[in-house]
Amino acid sequence: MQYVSTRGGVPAASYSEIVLQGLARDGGLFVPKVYPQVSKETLKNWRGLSYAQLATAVTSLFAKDMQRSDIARLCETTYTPEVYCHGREGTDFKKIAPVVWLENDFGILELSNGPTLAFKDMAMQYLGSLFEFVLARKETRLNILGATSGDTGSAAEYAMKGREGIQVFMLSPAGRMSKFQKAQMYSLQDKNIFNIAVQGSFDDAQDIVKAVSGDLTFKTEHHIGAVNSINWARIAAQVIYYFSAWLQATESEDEEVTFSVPSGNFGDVLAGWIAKQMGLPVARLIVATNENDVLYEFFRSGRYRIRDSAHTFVTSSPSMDISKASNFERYIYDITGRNPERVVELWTELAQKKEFLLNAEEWAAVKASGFTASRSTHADRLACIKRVWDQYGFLVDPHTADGINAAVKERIPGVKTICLETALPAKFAATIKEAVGFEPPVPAGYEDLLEKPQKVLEMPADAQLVKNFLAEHDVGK
Ligand SMILES: Cc1ncc(COP(=O)(O)O)c(C=O)c1O
Ligand SMILES: N[C@@H](CCOP(=O)(O)O)C(=O)O
Repeated sequence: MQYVSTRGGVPAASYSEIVLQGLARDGGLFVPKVYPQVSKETLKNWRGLSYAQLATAVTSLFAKDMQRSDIARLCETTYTPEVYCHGREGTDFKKIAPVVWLENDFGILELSNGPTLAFKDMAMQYLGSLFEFVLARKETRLNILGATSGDTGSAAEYAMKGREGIQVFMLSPAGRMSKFQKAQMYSLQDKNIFNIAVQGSFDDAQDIVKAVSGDLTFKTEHHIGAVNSINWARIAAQVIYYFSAWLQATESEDEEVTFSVPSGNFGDVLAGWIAKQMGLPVARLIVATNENDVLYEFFRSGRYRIRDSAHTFVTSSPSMDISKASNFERYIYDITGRNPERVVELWTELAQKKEFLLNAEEWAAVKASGFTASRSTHADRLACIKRVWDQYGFLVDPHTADGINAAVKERIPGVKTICLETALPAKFAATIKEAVGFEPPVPAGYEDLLEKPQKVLEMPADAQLVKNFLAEHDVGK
């Protein structure tokens, strides 16, 4: 299996090569040259596999240059009930990512039982082991430069802390995350972890990551790698739980399932799209946004109109406060018939005019792709958290609430619908209290998190300043 860039400007590369590169050197994103296919027969054979076995089977389709036994070892040590045991009392942690049915045909896919209480742990714990494995084989090191709106940062830091040959430089938007999210990251005192709060939004931080990665001399000299979903390994690891959820939801290989996905950087729902491209029977993918509704607007109109940080609102589902969705480029690559010249044309237009409009043929392809979208406001979010608590005794976080809200509006009657849970309520105590009148339970081990000393450096959103800091702290030079 070879990988190509959405912008067509780099030679095809293998899984192990692109894992360390993150962003392609032409500024595009790596995608498989051809999506691997999973037949109905294979789906049938996958019934009854443990999560780790399923992860091995799916990852083996993407990582053709790795031995299956190595993949199996990484998956068996990553996807254990000991790692994914931080969720609600009574959860079946052995399933790793269980579907909890609130109604016969409506379920929540629990993805937030990992060490940082968000779905990012599902891929990031695996990535930690994978990086160490690949780095050891190549006898090299990695300076990870990442951007977070609240959850990728802590997931990456927990997965990479203390690992040989890896340093993490994580950019977070100053003042735009919950208290719990800040404390999770900034309380880490490990020598290989550097937290930088940039004065701007997540998009500003992500732009810096792309600008630094775009300086190819600097990238090579300092071995810059990525943990954001621009790194294909993240997406591939997220594809696994769509298969797992579908296997839990169905008894026949012909049954389709709808997924509703709280969305920001478009990585999570893109993984669902990839699963569908591979042959998973998916009826509909619902993109749930908050008040930062760039993706909602696109799926309603065909116009992709990004916004600057002054027009990116601080909301009560803060991890989705994103107005430039990186992974959207991978979806548009498919929509254009996998045409890199057209992707370059559209992204050049986007850089100049801050928007593009698809042509009629492309818009028809979007309409046929099975996506719909819905947006939620603060009031919708609060009402949804309260209703789900009152009706089912199940407490959801504000992002998952946006997903449920969207599912209610956009689901197909009679088709089983699963909403992806993207974080635990404990991370967003103030909003939960506003919705239901009490604070969410804090999982064991996190009771004193907010009291721990914090270490973070604040700086203007300036790529050169970040480069200077990274160069100064690159121990491997
Ligand atoms: C809690 C939570 N929900 C939803 C999202 C949106 O996911 P994606 O960026 O993959 O669209 C994020 C961030 O990515 C998140 O942290
Ligand atoms: N919501 C994310 C934003 C980054 O997303 P990623 O999937 O590209 O890493 C966060 O919590 O940081």
